[in-house]
Amino acid sequence: MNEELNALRDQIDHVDKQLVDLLAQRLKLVAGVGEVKSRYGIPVYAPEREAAMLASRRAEAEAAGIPADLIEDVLRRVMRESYSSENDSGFKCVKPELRRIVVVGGQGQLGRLFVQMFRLSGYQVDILEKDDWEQADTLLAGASVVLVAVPIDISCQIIDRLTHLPADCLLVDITSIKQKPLQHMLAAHKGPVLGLHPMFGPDVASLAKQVIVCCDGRGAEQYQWLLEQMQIWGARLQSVTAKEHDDAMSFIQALRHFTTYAYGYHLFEEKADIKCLLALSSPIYRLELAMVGRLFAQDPALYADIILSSEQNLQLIRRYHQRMGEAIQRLEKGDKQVFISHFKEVAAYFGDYAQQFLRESKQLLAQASDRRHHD
Ligand SMILES: NC(=O)C1=CN([C@@H]2O[C@H](COP(=O)(O)OP(=O)(O)OC[C@H]3O[C@@H](n4cnc5c(N)ncnc54)[C@H](O)[C@@H]3O)[C@@H](O)[C@H]2O)C=CC1
Ligand SMILES: O=C(O)C(=O)Cc1ccc(O)cc1
Repeated sequence: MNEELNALRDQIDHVDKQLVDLLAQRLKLVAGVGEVKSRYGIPVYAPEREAAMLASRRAEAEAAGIPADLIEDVLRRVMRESYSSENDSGFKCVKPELRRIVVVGGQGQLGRLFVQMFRLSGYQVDILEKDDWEQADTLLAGASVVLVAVPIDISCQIIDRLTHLPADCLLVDITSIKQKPLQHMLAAHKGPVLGLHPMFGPDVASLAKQVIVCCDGRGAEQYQWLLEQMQIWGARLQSVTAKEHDDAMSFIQALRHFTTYAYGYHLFEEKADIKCLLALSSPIYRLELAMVGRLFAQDPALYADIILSSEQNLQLIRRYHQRMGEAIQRLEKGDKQVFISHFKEVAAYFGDYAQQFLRESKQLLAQASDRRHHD
């Protein structure tokens, strides 16, 4: 029996080695694509090409009697690799005649990422860090773009100092909140102004498919090139007003991070044994622990600033707290039917999204358990 198994395993190893060779060939071709895209300024992420390619491979997989989802999973993972390797060939420079870009806070986590992306696109970038303000006048006088990437709690103060920029200079920030910094930018500078919020942390391997929220300040025609440049990096731009942004971020960031923090705090107070929880976890709980633990691996000041950035955030969190209390009261009545009918009301609010999220999470969980190690 062992011999039979070994023979089959040898054949599998042989096929897997061929897979390695095929992947090596594919990545080599992708490097060529990256080079051509960079020369012509074609965006890293091409949604139609991706969708068309996946549809063809799915059909071929089905014809070959293998699950269509299998080839889609494999190809998506391979494409992710390709996206990050496309960074290596640099990017087309949309506005080569630009003078200099100054990134204030350019040594920080997000600032550094933007400095790198601009340099990969052929721009001259200067960094203005906290001890560089003596040279600020000289640096800023020659700037075509000033991008503010300092901590949230000093963002507006720093913007207030940018009152002597060249008239045609583009003033941009990447602060996680948008209304206040945008108001300060419009007050400090008479030229073009744009508020950005990258919806990702510094650990992304590529900007392909990453969302960047854009809030118009003024002079859209003068920053159009930057939007184009970020699309070439593969980013998905979402244009909204600063208020729409901040309202959504109360949920996406303030409430989310607060509840994550509160959950971690609760585990700590309960002296929960993380090792044991991990060993016994269901896939969804493992993801939950990953999400919670991830927060505590990051900068507390960033999350404090995000949560504390508006009274509106605190009010939303208080209402959440209150609703938890109401939910507990319903539970304490011990009436299962009350819980079920309330649950159904909420389910109706989610509507078709509930099914969509079930499908999406199934994929995520399958991937998470592929990676599961012995704890
Ligand atoms: N870290 C993240 O995941 C994200 C951060 N952001 C935003 O990016 C901005 C920067 O955040 P991080 O990069 O995380 O912070 P960070 O603390 O890593 O970087 C901030 C940089 O600003 C510099 N700095 C401090 N005071 C300064 C001053 N007076 N003049 C010039 N530079 C000064 C610091 O030395 C540091 O290099 C924040 O507004 C944040 O909301 C946006 C999206 C994601
Ligand atoms: O990576 C994470 O966990 C984040 O939450 C990243 C992040 C942090 C701050 C932002 O304004 C936007 C994204």
